[in-house]
Amino acid sequence: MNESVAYLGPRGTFTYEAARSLFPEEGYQLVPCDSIPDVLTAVDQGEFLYGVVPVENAIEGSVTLTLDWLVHHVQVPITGELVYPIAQHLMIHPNQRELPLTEVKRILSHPQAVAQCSGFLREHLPNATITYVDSTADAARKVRDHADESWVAIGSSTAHQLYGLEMVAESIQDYHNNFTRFIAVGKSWTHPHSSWEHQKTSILVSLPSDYPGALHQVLQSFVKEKINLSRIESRPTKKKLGTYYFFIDIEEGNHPRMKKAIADVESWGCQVRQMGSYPCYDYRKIKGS
Ligand SMILES: O=C(O)C(=O)C[C@]1(C(=O)O)C=C[C@@H](O)C=C1
Repeated sequence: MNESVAYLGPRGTFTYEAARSLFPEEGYQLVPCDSIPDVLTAVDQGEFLYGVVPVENAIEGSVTLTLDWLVHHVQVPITGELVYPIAQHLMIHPNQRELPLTEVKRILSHPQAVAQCSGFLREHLPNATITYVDSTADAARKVRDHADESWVAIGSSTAHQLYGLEMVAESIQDYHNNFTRFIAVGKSWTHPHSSWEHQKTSILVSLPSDYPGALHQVLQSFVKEKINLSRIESRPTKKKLGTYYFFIDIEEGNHPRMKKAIADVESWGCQVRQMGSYPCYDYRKIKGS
């Protein structure tokens, strides 16, 4: 049997597109899950070899559900990254194609997608109520299943085709260059593509206590080894107000200088969890490979 890959479904989500690029359907069995926690839990429990989830968007920032679930609920290494272009489209049931935008009653989509289009929605659909659902394709499917409702969905062109909807407006996100970073997770280490652009390492750091310069000391450990960090994101520890974990992305693989820098961070009393060292793929180069 083909190796199985769980993704945030149903078919037609942006995560489905990213998963298809990373794990071509000829060699892998792609299985939709209802939510990001479902994908991560299923991989953690060994039901699937790999999982694909969104982690960060260029307009809206972190997908906090993914970060928090990785920190608090599962122990699954990150094994790959793909940055994928995102065009959000507004679509409606064909029975409602004549409906003026001002008469649309409900907009359905994923919170990330709604946030990426907030300016457009404010301007063109000021009278509609927003209903958040688990994914953009879930929104498209619900619009398909409610032919008599004056609802619209925001989602991908794949969802538009799969669910037989009518296109109302294309690329409605508020900024050009909309990209989402997706990660592959899994406990095994084989890779569907042989060529990648560069490697990254993600770590999670918790400070021993809050004192002036604590975070500065952590960063200094990487400066000393001339290691470039590409992202720092703080998330609440959920144990006490004002205490945080720091997600740090490092633009290098796990080589001796990296090990030295991490050992230095630990010597300050910080706890470091290595989330993974992994290849970063370019969607233009792996498409159809
Ligand atoms: O709902 C989808 O289509 C998804 O794949 C989720 C998701 C996200 O959570 O960021 C992925 C990419 C887009 O940024 C919007 C939504």
